[in-house]
Amino acid sequence: MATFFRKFLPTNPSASNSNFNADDEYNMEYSFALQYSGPPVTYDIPRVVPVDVGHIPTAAEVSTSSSLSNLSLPVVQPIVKKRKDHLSMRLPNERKLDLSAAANSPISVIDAGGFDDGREARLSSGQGTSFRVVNVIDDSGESGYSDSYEFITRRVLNRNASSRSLGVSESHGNSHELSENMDVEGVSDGPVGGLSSEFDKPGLRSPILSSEITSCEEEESVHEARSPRHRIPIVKFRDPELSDIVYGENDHVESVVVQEKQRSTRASVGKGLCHLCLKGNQFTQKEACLVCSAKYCYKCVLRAMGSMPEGRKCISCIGYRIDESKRATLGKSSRMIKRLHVKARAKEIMRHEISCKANQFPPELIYVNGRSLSEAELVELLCCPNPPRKLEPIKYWYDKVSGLWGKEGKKPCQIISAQLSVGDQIMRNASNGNTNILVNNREITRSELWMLEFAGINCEGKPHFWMSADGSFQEEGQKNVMKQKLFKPRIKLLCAILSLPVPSEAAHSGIQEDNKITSKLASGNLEQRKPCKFLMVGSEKSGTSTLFKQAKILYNAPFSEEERQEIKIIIQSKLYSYIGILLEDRERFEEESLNRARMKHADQLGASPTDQIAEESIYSINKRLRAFSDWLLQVMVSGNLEAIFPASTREYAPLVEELWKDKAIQATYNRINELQMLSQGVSYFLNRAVEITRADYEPSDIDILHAEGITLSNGIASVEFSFPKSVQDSYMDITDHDDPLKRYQLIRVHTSSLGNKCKWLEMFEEVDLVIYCVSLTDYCQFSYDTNGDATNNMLKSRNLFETIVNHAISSEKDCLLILTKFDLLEEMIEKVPLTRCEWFHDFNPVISSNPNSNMSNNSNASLAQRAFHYIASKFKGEFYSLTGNRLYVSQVSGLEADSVDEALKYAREILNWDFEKPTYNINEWSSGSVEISSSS
Ligand SMILES: Nc1nc2c(ncn2[C@@H]2O[C@H](COP(=O)(O)OP(=O)(O)OP(=O)(O)O)[C@@H](O)[C@H]2O)c(=O)[nH]1
Ligand SMILES: [Mg+2]
Repeated sequence: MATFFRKFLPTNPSASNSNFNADDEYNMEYSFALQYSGPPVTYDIPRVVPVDVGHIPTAAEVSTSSSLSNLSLPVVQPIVKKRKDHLSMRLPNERKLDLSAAANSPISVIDAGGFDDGREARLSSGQGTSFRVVNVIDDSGESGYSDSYEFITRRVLNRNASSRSLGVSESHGNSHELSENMDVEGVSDGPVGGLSSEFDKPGLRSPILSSEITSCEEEESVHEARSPRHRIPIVKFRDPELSDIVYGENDHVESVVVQEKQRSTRASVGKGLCHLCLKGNQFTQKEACLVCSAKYCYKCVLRAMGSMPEGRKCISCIGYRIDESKRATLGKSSRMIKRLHVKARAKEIMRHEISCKANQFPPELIYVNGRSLSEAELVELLCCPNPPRKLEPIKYWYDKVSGLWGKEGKKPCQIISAQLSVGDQIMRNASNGNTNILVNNREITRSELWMLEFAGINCEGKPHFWMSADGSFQEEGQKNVMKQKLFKPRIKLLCAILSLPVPSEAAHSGIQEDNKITSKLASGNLEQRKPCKFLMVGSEKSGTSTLFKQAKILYNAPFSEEERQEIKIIIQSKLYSYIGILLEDRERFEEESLNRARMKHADQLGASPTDQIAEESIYSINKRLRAFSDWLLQVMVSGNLEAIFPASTREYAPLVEELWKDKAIQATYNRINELQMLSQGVSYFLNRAVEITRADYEPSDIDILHAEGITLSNGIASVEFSFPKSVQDSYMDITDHDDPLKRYQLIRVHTSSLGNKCKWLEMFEEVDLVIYCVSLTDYCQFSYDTNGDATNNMLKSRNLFETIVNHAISSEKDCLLILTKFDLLEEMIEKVPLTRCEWFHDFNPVISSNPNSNMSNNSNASLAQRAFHYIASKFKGEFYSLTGNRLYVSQVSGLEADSVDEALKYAREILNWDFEKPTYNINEWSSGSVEISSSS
């Protein structure tokens, strides 16, 4: 066909040009026109109304005196390899104008000022540039064509001069000349019929509505829809009425414009399609504009966003404020940006995205102590040595004396530089405290009160304090200054857990804190250093401390010497507890067994049970061991173990080892499910009793893992870490929003520290994710109350789970259920059925004999796997009925590092989904990630 059409072409001088490339010839696109000579048509052919030149608005010249840096001027973009051998103007009523005569003029930028009825024309140069002129076609009749064209041309040429004088970039070098290969297309909102081969297919009709403000993306889409292979990059227009809006001058108008852009963006392009090429689906990766949310595929993003001087914004959105729901993603590079640019460039773009003026909040939207900030105050705030992290357009309070800073109605979140002249005086109720204790005239919150009490500052009698920037305290009217109270490690730990800021010792000792902070700021790390918090809770022996210690080992947060010593004492003392529990239960079992034997004997002989007494059972021990056993049980019952521990216990170690190996104790240990307070792992230490009780024993990491607890108090423990990037992570491109140093804090709280009905949970309101641990072996273990009544441990665990889920701090938070001790479940389930727990009465795994059946995959799963899924679904159902939300579940064998690593990385993923949710809450994950919209 191409060869055939080529015969009809006028001789093309450019073809003889030495620059003419043979390939170009084959890439030429052709259009031809035929005079219609068929029978009369039954429908109305749209008429072209003549243009009234006097009423065509003229484009306003951009004033060179205005602040040009704030203007987003339309920029010409190139088209890819496109040639036209004649200049024509296609019109709605099937006419075509030859415009070749007037095509020798250079243009670079035109302004569509005043055209608002949606008509447009496209001018494209065969040299690789196209232009669009809005509303050049008059729809009153045929007579207006040449007038219109003259008008366009005149305007184009005039405009070009002024645009150039403004220094508008001739963005694509050689392409700003309008050669004789220029093409002018008219696009109408009516049906476009006729002569052009490109337009006479059904469905290729322009849908532009005359009253809409058309964004460049929308218009591009329309053009693309009309002729997908004929896509022309277009001149980007900015509405002339808005071209004077400089950032910050007219917020209302700007927000209207942004809303309009977003609306038109949404309306014009199908879901999942790229806004430029209109290709793709909801699964293709796209990058979204921070202003109008238009999304672009990998191929189009650079053309749509250009050099990204303000980060990820369409060129036409540069200078506009970002959509506030996307603020959380500012500076967080996407996979697409990383694929498109080298690392340094991607970082630079992200830096611009965070720091450019257009993307900041305007000062008047930020309130401090009840008053909005002036520009000067905002500058002072941002440029102080220790500025607030992540300012938002909300109300803050600021204690100028101490530098404490927080959101209005909330506890302090940071200590910024003191004595800044920003905002009014602080108000008593600034942080909504209800303790009657004032610090620098602010009534402090309960968490602050806990912290002060923990630090040993006497708060009896509701005193009022002064606190200075170096952290020293002074009670009003008292001379005594309390220094360094807040610098103890345990206070720092508590503050970290309560999310309270602590004054730095450097500030106290006058070290060059400023320099340190400035350098942190320079590296852009200040905000990112705030860790994400995981709160880990679980019922007794649920494996929380094992997970915690495994995390410390995994993520290189070594145990301090102090911690190792505490764990050594735990291991050594527990050794005696274990043997004590075994001895107690041995006695019980011996008694039961002897009674049974007596009854049996009596039944057989028909005599009274007391006639003949059975002397021994499998649970009986020899005399020597019995004497030791009696003494040890006596010491333990009297609570004197500490008195003989550790020194004198060492000499008994061989006896402990002997006892452990005795058949009676082994028989007792075999009934471990019936032994309260004894975990399966005790054999690990009892086998090595002599070694462990030696004075020079140093627990290895594995010993630490097997040990029960972390600290002697078994209360609250916290560890901060980063996930090291693994090879698999790099392969799957899993990152912490581009920050491998992102910090996480794992806080482990023992149930006994949570108080009645978990009331102390409120101390952890700022955690990001709740991790609830349940031991999978709980289903066959029981606890006994003082009356001897047994409760299944799984039911106990479920009750605690319900209490925690119903607690206020859990609302709005994701929850990850970690089912621990999977390795033990595998052993246990072979011996004791899952239905031992009444909650699991309907566990009835179906075993398929047909390997090809749908169940085959499932039936390949081990019994333990199926039990795990069943238990998980039970908890999920419970969670859903309580919250209406989804519970995430992970399976763990706490002694296996990989398994814990996986579970904690899963927790990280859940948080990441959460961060991305607000930005793309319409069923999507994130910009730069795969869309998962379910609608098609
Ligand atoms: N085999 C095996 N043992 C585990 C696992 N998780 C924990 N344990 C052992 O079970 C015992 C109790 O686990 P902990 O981690 O101390 O449980 P906890 O939640 O801290 O319970 P409390 O002692 O009540 O605080 C320890 O001896 C651990 O070594 C596991 O996944 N597999
Ligand atoms: Mg423990």
